[in-house]
Amino acid sequence: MEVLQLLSATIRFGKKEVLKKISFTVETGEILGVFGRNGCGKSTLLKMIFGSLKKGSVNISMNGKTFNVHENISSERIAYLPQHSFVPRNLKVRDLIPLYFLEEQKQDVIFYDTLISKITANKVRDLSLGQVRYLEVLLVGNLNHDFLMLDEPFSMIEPLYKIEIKKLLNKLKFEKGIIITDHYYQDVLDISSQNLLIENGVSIPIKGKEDLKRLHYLSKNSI
Ligand SMILES: Nc1ncnc2c1ncn2[C@@H]1O[C@H](COP(=O)(O)OP(=O)(O)OP(=O)(O)O)[C@@H](O)[C@H]1O
Repeated sequence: MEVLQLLSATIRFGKKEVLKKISFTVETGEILGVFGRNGCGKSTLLKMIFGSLKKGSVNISMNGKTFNVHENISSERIAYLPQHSFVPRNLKVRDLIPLYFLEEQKQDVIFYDTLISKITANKVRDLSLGQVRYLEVLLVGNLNHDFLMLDEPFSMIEPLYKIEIKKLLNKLKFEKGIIITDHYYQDVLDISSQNLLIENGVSIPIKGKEDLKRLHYLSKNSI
């Protein structure tokens, strides 16, 4: 079992202190849901942990040992699905897969996936948003990393593909610890094993929908 612990994260942009007191622990086999209103710093936090945002300060340990986020991309411990689509739109799906995986066995996992095998001859630009996002989660999720962070995997995705992405994440969590943020809160709550909400730069552990209402992320009247 691998354990990723975020001990602290702080960042400010100009006068605005976006993240002040943030912490969590996530293990392989777990899915952590991260909630919070627009602009509270969810994407910023994921980019800091991934190591692509060099500002601010982030303190992480992996299996109890200090982990340098600036070496994460080279050490390949934590994978990251950015908020916006990243696969080149002019390529055919079958030409894209070998760019991510050199080993044939790994390529086959993607090629023979039930939803992907039908669309390998298509160019990415001709796929639906749901197909593209599913493909991206499948690609990033099958890299060798022990942890996977996903920024808005459900946004704008048709319901059928949201179900498929949730099934995929439930499968991937047997080998990985997953951190997921999305305003489609019910989809996150459907699969998460623990959750937190970021408010005024502070992370607050929460249980579910009632806490999201209590902390004013959801309206009191939402069903
Ligand atoms: N590079 C930057 N320069 C200045 N301000 C930034 C930068 N990146 C983020 N911010 C600010 O930091 C705050 C947090 O942004 P972030 O994108 O992390 O929020 P978020 O919680 O992911 O929002 P959303 O739910 O809308 O995706 C926002 O006020 C944003 O404008």
